[in-house]
Formats: sequence, C-alpha cells, structure tokens
Amino acid sequence: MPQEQASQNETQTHDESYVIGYALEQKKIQNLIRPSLIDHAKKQGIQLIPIDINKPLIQQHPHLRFHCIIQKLQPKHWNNLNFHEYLSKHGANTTTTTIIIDPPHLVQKLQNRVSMLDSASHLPLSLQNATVGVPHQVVVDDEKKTKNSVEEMVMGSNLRFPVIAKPLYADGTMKSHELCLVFDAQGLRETLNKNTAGGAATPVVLQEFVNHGGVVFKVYVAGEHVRCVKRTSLPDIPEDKAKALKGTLKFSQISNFTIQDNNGDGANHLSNIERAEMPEESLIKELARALRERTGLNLFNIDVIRDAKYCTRYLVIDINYFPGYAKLPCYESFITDFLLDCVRNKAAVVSV
Ligand SMILES: O=P(O)(O)O[C@@H]1[C@@H](OP(=O)(O)O)[C@H](OP(=O)(O)O)[C@H](O)[C@H](OP(=O)(O)O)[C@H]1OP(=O)(O)O
Ligand SMILES: Nc1ncnc2c1ncn2[C@@H]1O[C@H](COP(=O)(O)OP(=O)(O)O)[C@@H](O)[C@H]1O
Ligand SMILES: [Mg+2]
Ligand SMILES: [Mg+2]
Repeated sequence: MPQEQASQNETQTHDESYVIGYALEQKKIQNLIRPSLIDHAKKQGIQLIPIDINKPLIQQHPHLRFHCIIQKLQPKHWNNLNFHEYLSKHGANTTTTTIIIDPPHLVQKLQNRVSMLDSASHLPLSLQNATVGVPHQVVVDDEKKTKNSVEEMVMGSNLRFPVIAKPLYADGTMKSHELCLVFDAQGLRETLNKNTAGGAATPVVLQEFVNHGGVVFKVYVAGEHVRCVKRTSLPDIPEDKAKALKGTLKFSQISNFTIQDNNGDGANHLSNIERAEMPEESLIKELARALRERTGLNLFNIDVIRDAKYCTRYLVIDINYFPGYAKLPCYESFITDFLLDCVRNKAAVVSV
C-alpha cells in the first residue's frame, strides 16, 4: 500500500465512535490493555475505558454511555459492579443498550473440567476424515475415594496408566493449574492423599493421557474471529517406558515454556513445534463455531491435541474463558475487530 494511502487510512475519521469498558483484574489489564491495543482501537473509533471492579458501575463514568463491556471477573467483583442495576438504566429495554460480554452463568461452566468438556463431546462436526472428541475421564471426590480402591477407580472407569490428575475446578487459581502425571497405583494413592507432600485436594478428574507429539494447538476465539497457534506440551511416553515408570510427576502451565529440542548429539534439530503440521483451517473454524454455539460464549480458547497414533483423531483437553490474547501476533487487530463486530452488528454476539 503506498505510504500516503496508509497514513490516510490510519488518520481516517469515524462517523461513529464507540465506548468500550473493560472490567478486569490488574494483572489482566497489564497483559492485555497495552498502549498498542489502545492506539489501534482508537484508530478504529474505539475508546477503551477502565472500569473499577470494586464499586457499582452506576457510580462510575456518569457522562459516558458504554456501548459494550468486556470482563473477566470473580463472583465478588460481579456483585460489586452490579451490572443489573446499570442495565436497568442502560439495558435492553432502553434505546441505549449496553452489551456485556459474556453471561457469568455460562462462563461458570468452563470453571469445572467436567461441564467444560461436556460442551466439546459429541460435536456435530462434518469433516471428511478428522474427528474431534474429548479424552476419557472420571471424577474422584471424597466419597469415591473412601469407598473405592485406586485399582477400582482406574480399571472400573476403563482408564489405564499413565493418567493425568487435574483439579476439578478450573477457577483461575494457581492451584487449579497444578496437574500431575500418575504412572501407577501407588502414585495415584499418593496423589489422592492430601496429607502427603504433593497430594492433590479432591475433587480431581483422572484423565486418559494421550501421546500427541509434544505439541498443543491453542485455538483462540473472539466471536467470529479465530486463530490457532502451536505451543509446547508434555512429551510422548512410549508404551514400554510407561510400564517401567513409577510414582508421579507434577507440572503446571507447561504451554508457557519454550523448549529447544536437542537430540543430545550437539546438533540443533527442528523442534516438535516446528515440525508439527497445523490442523486444517476448516477444522479449526468448525470447531470454534460449534463451541461458540455450545457454550454461548464469545471469548475463549480451546486446547486441542492430536493423537500420535491416529493422526485424524483430535481431542479437546481444556477450554479457557478470556485467555491471554496478547500472546497472539497482532492481537490488537484481533481484539479490535471483535469489538467492532459487537458494537456494529449486535445480533452476532451473545450477551448477559
Ligand atoms: O496470563 P496468560 O496470558 O498466561 O493467560 C492464561 C491462559 O493462557 P493461554 O492464553 O491459554 O496460554 C490460561 O490458559 P491455560 O489454562 O494455561 O491453558 C488460562 O486461560 C489463564 O486464565 P485462568 O488462570 O484459568 O483464569 C490465563 O490467565 P489470565 O491472563 O486470564 O490470568
Ligand atoms: N489428556 C491429556 N493427554 C496428554 N496431555 C495432556 C492431557 N491433558 C493435558 N495435557 C497437557 O497438560 C497441559 C495442561 O493441561 P490443561 O488441561 O490444559 O490444564 P490447564 O487448565 O492448567 O492449562 C496441556 O496443555 C497439555 O500439555
Ligand atoms: Mg490449558
Ligand atoms: Mg485451563
């Protein structure tokens, strides 16, 4: 594009300007609301305004009308803000509707690793070869723990070692990201025993561990906008090695690590990440669309792995509400385009 035209586009004035509020915790604001996003949004006619999550919205910015509000909140903050009071003034029955993205009762379903994956099971995807499912899993709560031996839990649920133990509640706490690979019955006994060092508090889900080439595909969704990136994951465990492994291995947020593969011969080889082929774009798009429909949500990402044994078998292992979009290249336009859709084409979004 010629430079003149480019700068003309950048300084282009907008017939309409939109006010979008963000109700987020401080850490999230620092990660997401960077000057580059504020600038990009501004050029598209969007003003991004911080909302104090500790007091009622009705008491804030009395001279502004919010076209849309994005949020990632704990229940106490949701109560503090009292959106309902605000909406009764600026909501659906008035001429100045404020859209709030997304409803908390739907977000809540992603905070439990069973209801989270329910939305991804038996997906109505029509693709030539590929299938998308969820790994086999079982919940262990205190009652189950006292009534069943660990052997019964595993065998009776058609699971086999290794399994991954994950806290049932994915509520954003550090603990909810503390996972554990469990290699044998003794390891599981230790994992389920809170009183031992490294023991996980129940309820936990025990999930089938699936070899997948050490790469997780993260599918970021913002309304109709979808992007998929590759990230580091757990390495494969060959079957013969798995039989010899004992005990447990704790890990946390492994996809945030960058691992340089080195085969031990001093030479740098292509990493698993570089080697891994991306899933077909049509699959990613259909998956995102189906999950938007199933969850009723706009802002989430999906962790997907591809079975190393059957390369057309994909598994959804995690769905996160309002993830770290700033890790995406050019996330500024990704977020801004979604916000523009919200305010221009209200029918395309689901709100409170
Ligand atoms: O902080 P980031 O950028 O690592 O984002 C986290 C996400 O990382 P991702 O974008 O999937 O790589 C992260 O995804 P994972 O669970 O690690 O797959 C969560 O969404 C996390 O939110 P919460 O702690 O579960 O409430 C997200 O944390 P918050 O930014 O919402 O605190
Ligand atoms: N069933 C599974 N089989 C193989 N690896 C898994 C499985 N579930 C999770 N993992 C690995 O563990 C990581 C974290 O698990 P995940 O369910 O996404 O928890 P979190 O919410 O903490 O991100 C994944 O990114 C992946 O690397
Ligand atoms: Mg994850
Ligand atoms: Mg998660």
